[in-house]
Amino acid sequence: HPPSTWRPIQPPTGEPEPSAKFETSQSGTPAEVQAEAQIQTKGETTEPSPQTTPKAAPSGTHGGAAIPTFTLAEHESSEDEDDEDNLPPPSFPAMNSAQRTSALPAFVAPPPKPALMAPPPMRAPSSLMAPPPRIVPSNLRALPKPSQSMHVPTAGPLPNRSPLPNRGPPASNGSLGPPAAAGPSLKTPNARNRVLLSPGHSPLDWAHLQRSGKNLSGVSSLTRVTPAMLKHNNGRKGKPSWSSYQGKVYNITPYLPFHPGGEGELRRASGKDGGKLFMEVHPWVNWENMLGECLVGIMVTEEQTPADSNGSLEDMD
Ligand code: HEM
Repeated sequence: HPPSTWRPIQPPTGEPEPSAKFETSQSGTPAEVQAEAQIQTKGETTEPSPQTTPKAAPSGTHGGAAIPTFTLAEHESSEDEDDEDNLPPPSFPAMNSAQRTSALPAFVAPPPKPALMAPPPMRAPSSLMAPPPRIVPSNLRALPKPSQSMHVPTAGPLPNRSPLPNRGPPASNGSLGPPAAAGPSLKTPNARNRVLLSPGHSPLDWAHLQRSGKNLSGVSSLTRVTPAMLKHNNGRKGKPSWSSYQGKVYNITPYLPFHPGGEGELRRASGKDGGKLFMEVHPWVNWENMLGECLVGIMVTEEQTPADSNGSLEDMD
């Protein structure tokens, strides 16, 4: 329980002794305090000295002498007038406190609109984001035309590169391919009818062979090839295998073991125009680039070949 509070009340001028008013949470109302004080002061025998505190004594010892009494009644009026005592405890903070005063605008008026901050800029999608690129034919890379020659890089992957060939002995499970004695190529049951090329016959090996400077055409100079000549060089009975493509004749003999589709497939174009077969299987392959060093000459009619010449192009003029 909180301690009792007391407050001295100044007596009127000339009052012999102070009086006290007690307000306790336990002692009850001021009327009860007053009654108690009256009891204590009854029976005083002598005139009270202004300097001493009245003593309480049994009521019968003084023979019924008048015993002065005093009460706190005269203070009750002031007590009643003391409105502050009846006021409820002030709420915190006080209504006139600086704390309330300083915070008053916040309670009274809502915070101002975000006038201190610039409003967010209106988003114009076209100014913040670049439009997606348009897909127009000019942005697309053109596919190489069959007539264009393809540059063969000296390093890195080759166009239309086939899997690396087996360069070592076959593994015990045979997964690395056939032994070297199995021939230049072997048919395999893969989905694209590719063959396992024999060692040393990879596309890269072919690229190296084309740049070796060796004569892969089988002729000393570019030759005028008549249809009869093309048909004659069909690769059989030790004859070279020639094939024409877009008016040019190529000796495909050295390329046979390098052909990813197998020798047998390539031989189907021997002694004739191989363009149709070629385009049916792999139009993306650059014939001229693959067989550039194998160029024999150009196709001419039978009449364009002088009977007294060997068909060399130097003789045409
Ligand atoms: C004479 C010129 C020819 C050249 C230079 C040539 C070259 C090639 C090349 C580079 C590949 C690999 C293709 C790739 O990796 O995507 C290939 C595959 C193949 N070639 Fe040829 N080829 C020729 C003619 C032929 C002919 C005349 C046939 C059939 C009649 C043929 C049938 C195949 C087959 C079946 C494949 C395997 C399947 C494939 O890879 O798509 N090729 N050829």
